[in-house]
Amino acid sequence: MRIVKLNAIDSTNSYLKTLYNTESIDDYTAVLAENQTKGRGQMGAVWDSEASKNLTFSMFKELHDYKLEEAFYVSIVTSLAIIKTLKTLSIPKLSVKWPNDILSADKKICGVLIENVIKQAINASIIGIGLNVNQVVFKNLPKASSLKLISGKHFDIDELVITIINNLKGYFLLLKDEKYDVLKNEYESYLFRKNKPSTFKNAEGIMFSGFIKSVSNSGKLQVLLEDDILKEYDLKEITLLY
Ligand SMILES: O=C(O)CCCC[C@@H]1SC[C@@H]2NC(=O)N[C@@H]21
Repeated sequence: MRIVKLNAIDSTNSYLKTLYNTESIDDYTAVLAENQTKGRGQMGAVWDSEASKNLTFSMFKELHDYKLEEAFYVSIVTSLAIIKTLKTLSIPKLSVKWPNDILSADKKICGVLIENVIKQAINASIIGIGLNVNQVVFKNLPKASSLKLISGKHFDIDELVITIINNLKGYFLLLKDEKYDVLKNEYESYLFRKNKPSTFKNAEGIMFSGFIKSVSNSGKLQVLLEDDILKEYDLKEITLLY
């Protein structure tokens, strides 16, 4: 297992992408930074993380040996590997807020940014994971938390990264064996607000209500609206408010 450790970098996802463009890298190669100066989140957001307190890393995985029709399974595998890791640490009330925010007791403790790259006709994913570990102050982020805030314990970041990578290896094996149903069922068992009345906002800012039912194979959120209409949404079309 190759883990590149950096003191400071703009973004581990960007660094790993450059590494992949300049040399050949093996599956599960990871880049870990103590401090990210321009951490990137989903939908162009910024990922802020206190230096040396949290886990900010990216891992490389080629996808050529999978009969993979749907890139969303990389997201499923990643969410499940993080949840498995956190369960062994007895972090309570874990859920996945679609597509891949990991929550404990409804607070966000981990974000994931997956970027797909291609070289010599081989698809690969750069899987970026930001896990709040030992940070205890989250200014202006009332919905954020950390392993320390939840459990009162301090965690070793180097141990965590190894456990997450090992769990990712296990779940990627299931994906290689085409256990799509097993993976999707496990993912949906953690889906935040599944079957609960929820309020959403669409791209035009209009609020509406419905029940989260499941995710499609392509990763769209399936919501049961009034009049029993089941509609699918992608990330740009919908925000879950509560
Ligand atoms: O919830 C999100 O919006 C996704 C956050 C992803 C943050 C991680 S930290 C490591 C990797 N490098 C980045 O620049 N982003 C991801």
